[in-house]
Amino acid sequence: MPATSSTDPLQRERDHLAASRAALRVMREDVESLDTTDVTGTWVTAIVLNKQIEARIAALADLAHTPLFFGRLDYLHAISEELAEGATGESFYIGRRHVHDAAGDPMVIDWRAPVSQPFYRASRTDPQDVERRRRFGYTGGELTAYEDEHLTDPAETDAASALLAAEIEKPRVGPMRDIVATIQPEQDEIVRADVGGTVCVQGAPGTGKTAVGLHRVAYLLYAHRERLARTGTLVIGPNDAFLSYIEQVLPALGELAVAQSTVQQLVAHVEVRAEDDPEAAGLKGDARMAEVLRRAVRAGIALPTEPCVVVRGSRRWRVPVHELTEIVEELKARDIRYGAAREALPQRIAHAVLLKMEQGGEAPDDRVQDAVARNAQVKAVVKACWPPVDPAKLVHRLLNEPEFLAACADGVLDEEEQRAVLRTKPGRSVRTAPWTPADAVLIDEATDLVQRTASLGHVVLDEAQDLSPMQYRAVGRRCSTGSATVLGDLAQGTTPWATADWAQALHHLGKPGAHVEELTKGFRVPEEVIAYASRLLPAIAPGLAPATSVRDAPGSLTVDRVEDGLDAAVVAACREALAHEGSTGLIAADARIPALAEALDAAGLGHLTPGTETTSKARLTLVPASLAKGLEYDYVVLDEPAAVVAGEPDERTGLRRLYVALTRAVSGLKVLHAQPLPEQLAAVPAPVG
Ligand SMILES: Nc1ncnc2c1ncn2[C@@H]1O[C@H](COP(=O)(O)OP(=O)(O)OP(=O)(O)O)[C@@H](O)[C@H]1O
Repeated sequence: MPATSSTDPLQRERDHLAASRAALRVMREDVESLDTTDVTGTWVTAIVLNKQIEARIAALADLAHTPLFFGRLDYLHAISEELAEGATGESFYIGRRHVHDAAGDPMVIDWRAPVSQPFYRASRTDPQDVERRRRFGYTGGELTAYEDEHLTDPAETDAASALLAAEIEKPRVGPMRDIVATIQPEQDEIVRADVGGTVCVQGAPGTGKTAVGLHRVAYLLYAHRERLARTGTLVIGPNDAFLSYIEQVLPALGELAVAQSTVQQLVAHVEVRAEDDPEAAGLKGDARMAEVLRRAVRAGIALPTEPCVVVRGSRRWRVPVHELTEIVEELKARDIRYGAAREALPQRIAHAVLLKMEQGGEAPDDRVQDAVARNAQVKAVVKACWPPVDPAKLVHRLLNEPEFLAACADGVLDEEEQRAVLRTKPGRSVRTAPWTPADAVLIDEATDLVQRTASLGHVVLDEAQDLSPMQYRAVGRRCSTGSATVLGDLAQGTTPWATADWAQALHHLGKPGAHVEELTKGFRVPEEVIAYASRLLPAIAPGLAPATSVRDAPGSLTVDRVEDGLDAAVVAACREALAHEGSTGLIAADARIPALAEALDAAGLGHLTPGTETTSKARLTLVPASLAKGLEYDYVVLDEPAAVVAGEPDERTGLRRLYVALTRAVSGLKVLHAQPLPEQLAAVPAPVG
């Protein structure tokens, strides 16, 4: 660490910050000045190299609002170099990324390095050899404060960290931020869990599931960079608005190569242009459909009825029906993909021909076998016995032809269920068929039955509770040889097929042994608000413990009955909320959105839609309840809870939707209603004891 002349401890830290920023600038300039014109190799290599350089330059950006380091650890004993990115000594600055000086000596250590871990986990009861933990406070990019904990000093007692509280309270404008400076011990356990295992996190609203999932990918990329760069990583979220809300977290942590997608985008084999009714959607998402599809894919397999005769030169070679049957039966019994078996079949027949050639005194080699496999007679047998399968056509047929569905679903779906799955208006072509989201998942399953889906190294699945079993399977095949982080909250499930217990979900995902962790400490929602929302828990998720909140903000909840002029009251509440710093979300039943948009417009209050970034100028978002999941606002105005509940097909789903809407606020929630509140919300639970 560079020497500094000041004796003022704060100034010394500032000097180190200035020196680190200068060093980062030099690192960036070094990369920028790399000349690739001399690099021999193809133009492809040059393009790849330039891309890598560009990514590295972007990763080395010095972002004014994300301080280079946020903590410092002073150990009692020197740490070995391998644990500290080559640094030696007892004292280390912890930051978002590694920074070294011109001599290559580290000035800031990456938060993911082993030496940084005690910053998140060390405590008075388990100091992990840390003598002092220092947290830094910044104002507008300037280092302005620090806070120390002397973990081995018996005279010092635990005090709540003001810097930590300030960081959590910071008004939210713009996209989601990273939490590297303040990851909590129980969160860190998940972030740093071994890459080999799948972790499932059940967590109440605002407990940091999304944050933890994103930091976990960043951690895994650090710890297993090469392997995961090769296999790839993916974050799955519920919709585009959510994905754009979280998209800047990983780049801010220097990770630019993580793909993001919704489940629907993953399975976009056809153009979706229709919706199923809930019953059909539920059945199509049921895991039993996997068996129906397995049978459908294999329905075309037929045993041979004629021998295969191959003519080569002046000789004819004949594979009799019983031998062909044996080959087909053997392939049927093997646990390989339909397409792989289809590729193996001509080779097997050719092999049988070759054996006959050898018996006939010839000495054919591998090239002969390949040529025989391509012979027209052999191809004809393959076509008849193991016809090609087009997954979309197959599913189209299944949904259109009652007899075909009946044959494939025999003993799996009863007659009524089959009727529900069938299209009401059959007969259109694959291209123009009224495909639904659930159909696309069926096609994905069929595609995988024909040809194995490539697996990524790690997949983070957020808001998992809304997935159907067939959707879990679709995600599962994308991490079949990798691992997953599954994040969700059973109380926030708003699909008819929402997950009822995690063991089932993990079974469908293909990770039955995965660990389930629970997070209950809430960072977003103030105590009063979470307590109010938790009144719904007995009705929507009886087994779940209510979340606690790390933040007590008296006065953060108001519930007002409006006798007359709800829209005007809502507009006034938005105006009032906007008088505070930070973002405001007006959440309402989807059906109420047009009327409220009009009221806001008439009042001259500009408003955004979810997924559009809030800025210091545009801070009001009008949020349909169906899109509120995963999002958060400093202030929330919630319009007419009864309408939010009524917007869903059944009461439990409606109350769950309301629970989501009630748990989006960081600083204040104002509920306005003209209709009576749902009784579960109005009821004040009897005092305990
Ligand atoms: N350790 C932490 N330090 C500071 N802020 C945190 C911490 N953990 C979570 N937060 C903040 O709390 C808020 C909620 O986090 P997040 O969105 O990850 O929760 P969630 O469990 O996914 O919520 P939901 O179930 O509602 O989607 C975010 O603003 C996040 O940055």
